[in-house]
Amino acid sequence: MVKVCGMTRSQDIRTCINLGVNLLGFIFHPKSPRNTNPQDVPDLSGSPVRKVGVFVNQGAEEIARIMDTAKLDLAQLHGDHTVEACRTLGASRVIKVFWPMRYEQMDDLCRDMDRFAPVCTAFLLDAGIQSGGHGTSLDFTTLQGMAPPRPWILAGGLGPANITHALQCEPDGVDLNSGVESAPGIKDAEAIKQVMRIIRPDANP
Ligand SMILES: O=C(O)c1ccccc1NCC(=O)[C@H](O)[C@H](O)COP(=O)(O)O
Repeated sequence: MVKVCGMTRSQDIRTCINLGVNLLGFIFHPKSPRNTNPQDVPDLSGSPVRKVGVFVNQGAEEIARIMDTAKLDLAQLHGDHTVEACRTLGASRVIKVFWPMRYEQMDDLCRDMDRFAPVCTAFLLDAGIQSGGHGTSLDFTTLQGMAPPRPWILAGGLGPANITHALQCEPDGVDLNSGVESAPGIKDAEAIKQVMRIIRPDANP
């Protein structure tokens, strides 16, 4: 599963769909250079791609409203959203973000993931200790052998140069953002193509 996050331009959306990207991320966080408005998210019904909204500060009710307006399939929660907020949105619609660098012990991260597992469809593990789009990466070796109770997506500074190394921790999906950009919010089609060739060589010769 490949997600490309921070979509702001229709040509980048077309590129991703043509290359077989599975999930497109739209950021609803005014402080982000990749921020977008719910009304500007295109209708992609008829294409196999699913649309993910990225939320930091909004509560469950506002997120649900934006999901309706932008016709989003999933909400990726980048704030300190609670189990109750996830339940309100509906487990099948929630990707909960965790920051492994927040935890001194892997066991504590695992305990938090267990707590959220019943109210999420997937997890996203990002670098840093909050928010996102930092362009820095996790130490992939510390994630090897992890078995989270939900499918998990690896994020954080991923691009052509480090994707092969990143795949060694066997995530169920990868999230690409600043590592495939020429400027914030401007995707680099060639970089996305290079990553897709590494992940799915048969589909992208
Ligand atoms: O990308 C942003 O600007 C952003 C801002 C605030 C919260 C989340 C944000 N991005 C969410 C993502 O899913 C990113 O793809 C993820 O954090 C990894 O980003 P990067 O390190 O740039 O690859």
